[in-house]
Amino acid sequence: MSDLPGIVVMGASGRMGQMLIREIGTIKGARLVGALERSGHDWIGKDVGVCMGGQALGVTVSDDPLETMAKAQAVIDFTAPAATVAMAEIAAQARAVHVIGTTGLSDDDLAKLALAGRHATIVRAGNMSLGVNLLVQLTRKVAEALDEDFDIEIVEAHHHHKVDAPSGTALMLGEAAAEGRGVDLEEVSDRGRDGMTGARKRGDIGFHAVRGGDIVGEHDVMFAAPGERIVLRHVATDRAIFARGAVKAALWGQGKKPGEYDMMDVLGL
Ligand SMILES: NC(=O)C1=CN([C@@H]2O[C@H](COP(=O)(O)OP(=O)(O)OC[C@H]3O[C@@H](n4cnc5c(N)ncnc54)[C@H](OP(=O)(O)O)[C@@H]3O)[C@@H](O)[C@H]2O)C=CC1
Ligand SMILES: O=C(O)C1=N[C@H](C(=O)O)C[C@H](O)C1
Repeated sequence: MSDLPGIVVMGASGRMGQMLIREIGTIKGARLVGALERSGHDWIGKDVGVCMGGQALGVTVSDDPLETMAKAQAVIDFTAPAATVAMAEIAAQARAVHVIGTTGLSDDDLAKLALAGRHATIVRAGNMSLGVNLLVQLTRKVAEALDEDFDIEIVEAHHHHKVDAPSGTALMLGEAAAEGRGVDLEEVSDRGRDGMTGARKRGDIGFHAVRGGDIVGEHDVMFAAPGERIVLRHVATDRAIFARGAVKAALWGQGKKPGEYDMMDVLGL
């Protein structure tokens, strides 16, 4: 029996689920001990490595989170809001670190996660990459330095399967810009203009979502003033950056007090 923290991957057949399983196999200090999918999924009862078209990994895909979590120290969850909220309670019971990459969470979902965070160690971020978390810090700094002569617009682009907009990353960037300016994002957010919108309101933060093809994830934060423009940009070309960040978070969370943490905590930014 190994002492390495055992990690369960939820949503094992998904784009991120498969990437996580591959990455865990390459990271020293982590081992895959479980793979979850929803009941009725084709992969249930089969070896996850074989389902992914490779060698057997000795991990059978299960639809029983309680049983699977009993042998785990962490669960990495890039699924859907309802599944993530349900897992929060199970992870708390299992005293396992719950790493959440799922986006599109409602205020109600977030309130439920906050409750779970009283008893469980949760690490949640709309983007687990080092580059984006640095971009968030830069955005806060630039917004702090500039006044409202600079209009802030956030433009994100993702693949055509993505179901939520604006992206979790765009919202993180918007929050950082609002914090830098000392305003409440809810009061200044202007999402996806269409039709006779009237002139742009000074101080607003605009959000725009592009969806197409296989774009992994691109984010621009534009500060546009009369006569000049600053654009901060992150381009993801490989989902492995998110998976590596999530595994890092699962390992970092071992032994941490219950509470809600994010990638800034993990990366020490
Ligand atoms: N924070 C970050 O760094 C990143 C976040 N994301 C976010 O991660 C999420 C997933 O993205 P992606 O992998 O592209 O999406 P996919 O649709 O490819 O994968 C989601 C997976 O979760 C599964 N799932 C849904 N409900 C359950 C459940 N109750 N139990 C077990 N599995 C379940 C789905 O199964 P089924 O197909 O049967 O529904 C599917 O396999 C999104 O919210 C996305 O925005 C993505 C990349 C980076
Ligand atoms: O759905 C995706 O693919 C991604 N989702 C995250 C988001 O909503 O920001 C992170 C990344 O951009 C990929």
